[in-house]
Amino acid sequence: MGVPLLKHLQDSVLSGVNPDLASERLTASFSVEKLTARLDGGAEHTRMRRAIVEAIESDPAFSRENQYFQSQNERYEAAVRRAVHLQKKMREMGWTENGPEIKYIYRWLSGDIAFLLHRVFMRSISVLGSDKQVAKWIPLATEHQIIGSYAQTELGHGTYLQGLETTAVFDIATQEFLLNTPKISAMKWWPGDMGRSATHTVVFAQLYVHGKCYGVHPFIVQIRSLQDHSPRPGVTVGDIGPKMNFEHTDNGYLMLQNVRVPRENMLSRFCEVQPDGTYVRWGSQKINYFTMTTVRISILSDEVILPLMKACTIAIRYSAVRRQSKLKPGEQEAKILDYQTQQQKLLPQLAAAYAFHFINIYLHELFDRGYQEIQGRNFDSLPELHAFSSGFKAMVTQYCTSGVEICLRACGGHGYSLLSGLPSLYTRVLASCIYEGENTVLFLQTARNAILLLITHKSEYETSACGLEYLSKFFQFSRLLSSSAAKLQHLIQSGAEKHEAWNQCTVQLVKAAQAHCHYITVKIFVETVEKLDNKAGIQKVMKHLCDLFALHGIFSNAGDFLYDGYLSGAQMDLVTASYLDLLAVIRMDAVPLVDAFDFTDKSLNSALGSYDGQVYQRLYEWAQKSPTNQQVSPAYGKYLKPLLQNRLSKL
Ligand SMILES: CCCCCCC/C=C/C(=O)SCCNC(=O)CCNC(=O)[C@H](O)C(C)(C)COP(=O)(O)OP(=O)(O)OC[C@H]1O[C@@H](n2cnc3c(N)ncnc32)[C@H](O)[C@@H]1OP(=O)(O)O
Ligand SMILES: Cc1cc2nc3c(=O)[nH]c(=O)nc-3n(C[C@H](O)[C@H](O)[C@H](O)COP(=O)(O)OP(=O)(O)OC[C@H]3O[C@@H](n4cnc5c(N)ncnc54)[C@H](O)[C@@H]3O)c2cc1C
Repeated sequence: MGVPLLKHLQDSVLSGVNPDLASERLTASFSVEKLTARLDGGAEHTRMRRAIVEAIESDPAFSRENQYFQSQNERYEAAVRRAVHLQKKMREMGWTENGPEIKYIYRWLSGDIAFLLHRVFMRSISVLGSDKQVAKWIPLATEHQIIGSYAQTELGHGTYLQGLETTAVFDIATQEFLLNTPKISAMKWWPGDMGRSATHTVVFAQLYVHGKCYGVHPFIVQIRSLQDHSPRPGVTVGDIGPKMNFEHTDNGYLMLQNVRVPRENMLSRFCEVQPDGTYVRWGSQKINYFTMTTVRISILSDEVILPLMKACTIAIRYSAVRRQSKLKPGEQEAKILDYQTQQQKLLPQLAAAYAFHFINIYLHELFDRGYQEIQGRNFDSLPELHAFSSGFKAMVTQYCTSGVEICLRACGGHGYSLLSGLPSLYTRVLASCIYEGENTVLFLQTARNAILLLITHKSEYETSACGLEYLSKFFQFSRLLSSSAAKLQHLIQSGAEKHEAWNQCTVQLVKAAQAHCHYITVKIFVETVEKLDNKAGIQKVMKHLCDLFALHGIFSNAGDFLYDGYLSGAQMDLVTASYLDLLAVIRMDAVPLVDAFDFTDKSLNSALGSYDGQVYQRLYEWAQKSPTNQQVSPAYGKYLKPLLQNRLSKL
């Protein structure tokens, strides 16, 4: 080790950094600061992000210090307090809802602030509301003069939207809609911010005019008084109770009994009921599902990819300071990061975190192009937007959830402690596999789109951005899809009804959709890496991660690639050898690669993942803060003391 490196190590250790972690930062093959800037989109963005993080973290109102010891009610109250304080902070700092700062604010606060569904409420109005409705409701919501929610899911239906039972009947005499949840299964159940916070909500209900059903449409409904927050007449509303996580959000239930709203309250950018009861629609009726499409893309960054980045940071830093067992007899216990199995657990998750960061940029670019067309009432891209948003939401949430769990389990017992931060990340990201569309049904939407194109051989799809232009090239997807299509057609030609034939192909179709999305992710990652400049060693280390992500996909699905000889056994041996060799190479950059995510200790909120690696001291210090260590347990006086004294008397 040269003198400068030795001095850097000494300085780090003197500043309190665990020497096992400090030494990992001496050999980075790239500039961490420059990679951070690349992830942020430039050094100026990094500066702004850091300034906003500093402004938030220096404000005690946003502290998460005792979060792991709080009850559901305490977590909810803290989340509301932060949301209300944020409005004051934004005014003080000159930050605005549409300003460049907002994404950094919610990136830091995500998972700990209330009114996330208030933002989805606003998005629904912005996307589906007429200009007049936007002008009326968005200012009220922006100023928090009303608090919104998004009420679509019912006790009896979440996936099958055509089966929703809430009704909205047009009353031509009063120019109103009469809303009802006619039976218990029609009760709205799950809407976030509804349990205790919301004053208004967008209710999705089956529209009836002159006795005819026009399908599911969105209606703005006031559910609580703006004077005393009491439920409005005909409204029964409350909280659905404890959940696996999401204590920062009060998911609620809602029953409606003859609740009347003005005709103007049906969101009518793309469809409306005129005063004489005439129903008019521009474009697909499925446009009323468009909020979900936008949220499926918008949640990926802060609600899904960020938890994986944080979990990788915690688990890799911990693996650099945790020494356990002897790798080489006679030497000190090894860092667990030096075990090949630990590398094979963690480094593919790190590669995925980088891959999804870049695919997220690509998805937003695709989505923005399609959304502009739709705003101009050109609905041609709607099916493709739906197909790719469904598939990628399902794939990224599934992969990140699995990845966070692997990181948790790779930290042994300390990973299971809430103080590690990993259980909260896991139970939070797990929800993303369910909300905004349960993953299986969304994969099937992607597969359905592909099958329709395959069967109709639509050539124009060959060239589309997320289309099937590689179908003839990309093996795994094309084989799975082609065999499913062939099976589908064979079953139908053999007399099976279409729905039954479809059902019998769905397992393979889900696999095909997963392969399709995985391939696109590899493709985008490769194209992104090719465009990187190699100043500061960034392109080289990103190439390693890209290769590892691709090889991990083949290594983990070897059967599909060996199937019908796409890869020979000898070639699979080469894949395995390259894959394992890469683990050892990337291991040397593992800590600098997570340092580049640039999480502060406060944003990680983890006793295992802090920058200084002083894990044991922090675990013990944080455990002392537990209320259970602040008082004699009541159980002693009531139960233990009598028990022990009873036993004592018999000794
Ligand atoms: C900051 C935010 C923090 C996040 C916190 C969490 C917030 C969570 C909120 C929620 O969970 S809100 C509720 C979310 N619910 C869902 O996502 C419901 C999932 N189900 C569906 O989307 C649909 O039911 C379905 C699974 C897609 C099936 O659709 P449908 O019931 O209509 O039947 P199909 O016959 O399959 O489809 C008919 C037709 O419509 C097309 N289509 C379906 N959905 C869309 C869409 N979103 N956009 C455009 N087109 C759509 C579908 O492709 C079919 O088209 P054709 O093939 O008939 O042309
Ligand atoms: C944390 C959280 C927050 C939420 N927030 C909101 C909110 O703010 N607003 C709101 O409206 N909703 C919200 N939801 C509800 C969420 O959108 C639904 O739970 C989700 O859409 C799944 O529907 P479901 O619960 O009815 O599950 P189901 O659809 O009953 O799914 C159960 C199982 O059935 C399978 N299945 C269902 N249909 C099919 C099919 N056609 N083919 C094959 N398999 C099928 C599924 O794959 C799954 O395995 C939230 C949920 C959670 C967990």
